[in-house]
Amino acid sequence: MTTTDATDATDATDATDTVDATGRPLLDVRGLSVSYHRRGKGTPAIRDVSLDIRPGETVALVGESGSGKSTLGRAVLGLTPATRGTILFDGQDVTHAGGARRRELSKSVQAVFQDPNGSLNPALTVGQTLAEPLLVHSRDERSVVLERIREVLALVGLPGEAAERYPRQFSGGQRQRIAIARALVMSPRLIVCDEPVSALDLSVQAQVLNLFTTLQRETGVSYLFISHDLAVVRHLAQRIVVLYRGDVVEKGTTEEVYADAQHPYTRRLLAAAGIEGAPAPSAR
Ligand SMILES: Nc1ncnc2c1ncn2[C@@H]1O[C@H](COP(=O)(O)OP(=O)(O)OP(=O)(O)O)[C@@H](O)[C@H]1O
Repeated sequence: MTTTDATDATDATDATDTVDATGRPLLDVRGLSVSYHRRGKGTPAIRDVSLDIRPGETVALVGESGSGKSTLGRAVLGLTPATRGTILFDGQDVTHAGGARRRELSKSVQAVFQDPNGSLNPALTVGQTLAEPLLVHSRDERSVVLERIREVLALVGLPGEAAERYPRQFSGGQRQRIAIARALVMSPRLIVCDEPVSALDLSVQAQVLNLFTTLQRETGVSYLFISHDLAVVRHLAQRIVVLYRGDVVEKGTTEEVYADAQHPYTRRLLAAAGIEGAPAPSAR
């Protein structure tokens, strides 16, 4: 079925077959601004940002360092408070969700960051790391937990024995697979991926990007995929949102953006990524 999101006129041309039965986006960020306060003064990091992600869809958020990508990702994860605007998840306003509601949400919205070491405790075995969220959120029996651990390890292409080992016994790419397994263990509906391959060697990057695609096909998870590199998101994202100094300067389907970028900043990013056919960079 091909349909469009009737609630957001800006996306009316983005035909997709990934919309759920209600036609409602899974994540709907509307007019979001976030400011950081330093010495009593608020400095905006993102201004009036709107984007939506449908079930099973990948939306890439791209821009140079400091453009506000991580700030938006952290706001979606509830780690940084919004100054203005709303964040709807599955139709519910979660902008200022806290306490039990936030804990509930943390099952559905997970994150994978650039440095897998940040999400892996070196003192715990991989199995203990993967069991943690299951034990926090459910009272499953040990056998059910062990089975789920085996399942997610298989999903990310690691053998069951990996559960007995420690993070230091794995390569960087394997550690990122473990971090992805940890994000997957609660069967989330959305994963915020913040530069998840930037720290990996090029050959390993390709494998991990393929893994993200396979996992989406197998589980129907959506991704907000943050990257400074348009080459990385090309084969992964259905739609692209470009941030420049906290403002959205371009939005479109991946094909539109790669074939016919409208904003000079997007064209510069394309050229920086060595994308063939991108028009020469011009002044801002
Ligand atoms: N905790 C913070 N306190 C104050 N300012 C911050 C904080 N985090 C980010 N900023 C500022 O907000 C702006 C956006 O930063 P952000 O990290 O969101 O950008 P980014 O596009 O993700 O860049 P990078 O890829 O380098 O992380 C920058 O000017 C940054 O200095």
